[in-house]
Amino acid sequence: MTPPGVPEIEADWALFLDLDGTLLELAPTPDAVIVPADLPSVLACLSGGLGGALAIVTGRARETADQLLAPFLPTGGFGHGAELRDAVGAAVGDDTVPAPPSAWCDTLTRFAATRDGLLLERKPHGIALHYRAVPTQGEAVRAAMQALVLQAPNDFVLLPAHMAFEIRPRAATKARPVTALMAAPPFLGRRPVFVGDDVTDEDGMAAARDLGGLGLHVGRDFTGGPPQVRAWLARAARRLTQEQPLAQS
Ligand SMILES: O=P(O)(O)OC[C@H]1O[C@H](O[C@H]2O[C@H](CO)[C@@H](O)[C@H](O)[C@H]2O)[C@H](O)[C@@H](O)[C@@H]1O
Repeated sequence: MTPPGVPEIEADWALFLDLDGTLLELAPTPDAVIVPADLPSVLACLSGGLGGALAIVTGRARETADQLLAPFLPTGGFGHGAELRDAVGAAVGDDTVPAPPSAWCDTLTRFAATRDGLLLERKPHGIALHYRAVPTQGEAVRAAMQALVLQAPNDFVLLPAHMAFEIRPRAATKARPVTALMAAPPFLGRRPVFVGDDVTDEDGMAAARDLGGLGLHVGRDFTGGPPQVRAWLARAARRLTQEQPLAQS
């Protein structure tokens, strides 16, 4: 069932979908997420029904998102918007966004090595330090990462995440892929709808609303969490592909 207040997906929408916490249930570690076997084909089918206007917008590195969703190769924004892939499959403008200094990774690697249960995740344009296994370390993680960000506050920000803190470039937000993709076909002229669950997704939702669209929240709107989002997408994939006019012979 579609939850009250959530519209059915329309053929003239452009869909922007967060990954962790929206399409996938949260797991104890980043590698432990379970991707339902039919999710890549549902996304591919729905993308077809939307004329290709479906994007994944995630904090995951592009390479990781590709591995998780294979064989579906997503258009979208990765690394919280630091890495983009356009609708023809080309990487766009990654070199305009800085990467954290490697010395910061070294510092955080040493910091994590002295505390059991912390997990460091390096990405092309960011660093995540996960404390899900040791919640009592959250404040220490925040302080260690904040001290690094304060060395270059114009270039980087500290992002609170689910049982993690992340350093990301200030220029990379989830609004970036929304505005970039909406400027060109097949997204141009459609109604943008962003679905997400986390603080970082609020930028994407705001960008979609600014362009006349919608921001839908997993928790407030989709109270049933990722399974409810996936069921909504699967129903639309079936409906929109059945509604496609037959090609003229
Ligand atoms: O933008 P998203 O697609 O929501 O990605 C946000 C971050 O998700 C991952 O971390 C989170 O999910 C993990 C798996 O469920 C969980 O173990 C972790 O505690 C969460 O913080 C990912 O590892 C990050 O790189 C993403 O930025």
